[in-house]
Amino acid sequence: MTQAKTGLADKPVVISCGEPSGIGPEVAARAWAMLAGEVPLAWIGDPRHLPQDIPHCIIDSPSDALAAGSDALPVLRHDFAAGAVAGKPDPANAQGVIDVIARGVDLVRSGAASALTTAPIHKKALKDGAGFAYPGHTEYLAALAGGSDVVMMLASDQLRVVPATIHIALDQVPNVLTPAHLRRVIEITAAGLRSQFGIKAPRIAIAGLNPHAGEGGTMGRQEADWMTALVTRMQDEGYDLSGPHPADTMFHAAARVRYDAAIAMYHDQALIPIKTLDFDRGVNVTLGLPFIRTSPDHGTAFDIAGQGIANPTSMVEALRMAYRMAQS
Ligand SMILES: NC(=O)c1ccc[n+]([C@@H]2O[C@H](COP(=O)([O-])OP(=O)(O)OC[C@H]3O[C@@H](n4cnc5c(N)ncnc54)[C@H](O)[C@@H]3O)[C@@H](O)[C@H]2O)c1
Ligand SMILES: N[C@H](C(=O)O)[C@H](O)COP(=O)(O)O
Repeated sequence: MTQAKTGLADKPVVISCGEPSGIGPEVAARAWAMLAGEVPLAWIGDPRHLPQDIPHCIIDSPSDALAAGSDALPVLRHDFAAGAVAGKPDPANAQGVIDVIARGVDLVRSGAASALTTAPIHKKALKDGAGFAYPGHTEYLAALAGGSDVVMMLASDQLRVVPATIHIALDQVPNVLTPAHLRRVIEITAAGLRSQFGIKAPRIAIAGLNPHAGEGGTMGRQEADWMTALVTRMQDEGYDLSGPHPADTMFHAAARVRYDAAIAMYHDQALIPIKTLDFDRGVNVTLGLPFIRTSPDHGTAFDIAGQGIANPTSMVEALRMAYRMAQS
């Protein structure tokens, strides 16, 4: 980590508001209420977008969050063009959502905040409203960090999983998935497990791309042509790797105890198992950035926004993980 290191543990985690018409503001507010005294935090956004029953106080800098006490949510005010209608993103607010993420990154990189936890964005709303050029936070944060190679990990007590390719169409996966790309994902994952999760000798399981990991080349060639050789080569270099495994049988309970993280080859191969096992407690963490970023594993949930029924647990876990990482 290259961010300013002094006293990170004393600094609050900043939360970017995400899409104001989704559940982001309400889960952040409920998480604050649940974490009072445990995780210092400040929310960046427009106070008009918060639930009306949440007391808040405007602060000028993250350091003021600590003095704000636990009676009101500390807010770093960021005025948006419009209020929010639950479930209906307003194109006029899209640029504000993007700017808040960038402001959060600036605060963390300057050392004013310890970590960034992002509330969910609606990617299409940002593209339509402000021409957002990135398919998600992960890619935007990598660009803000100067083009870092990054990896998306979703983590819970039951499973840590990494999609080797992220927000791309399925028919592009075989083009992007090269030996050099997969090697880099493995390297970043191993480094992140050591530095951010404190696992000294991480065990990583690699999924195949094709059914039955290619069944000896009869159901796809990537495993036989280069994936097995890459795994062997990196084992010889000292990485504790296994695979390529058939993806359909590597996520059951007895298989999961054999590794600290699984690397899957595409988005849904990775995210279906963890969101099925642990949707409420899953945390999205970006590895490879020069600062700490976590996020809940859910999206904007327009279908339930504004009803007060969104479960804040994943946001709570994301804030806890961010703060724990900053302390260590
Ligand atoms: N970190 C992020 O910014 C992030 C993460 C995932 C999805 N997204 C985006 O969110 C948008 C909607 O995605 P989606 O519909 O696929 O997924 P979603 O997670 O928003 O919703 C899927 C289902 O789960 C429910 N759900 C989600 N979170 C919940 C919670 N906290 N409590 C109770 N129920 C909850 C929703 O009501 C919905 O039925 C898309 O634009 C997607 O790209 C953003
Ligand atoms: N792929 C993530 C998921 O489905 O949970 C989600 O889109 C978040 O991605 P970013 O953190 O890059 O926005």
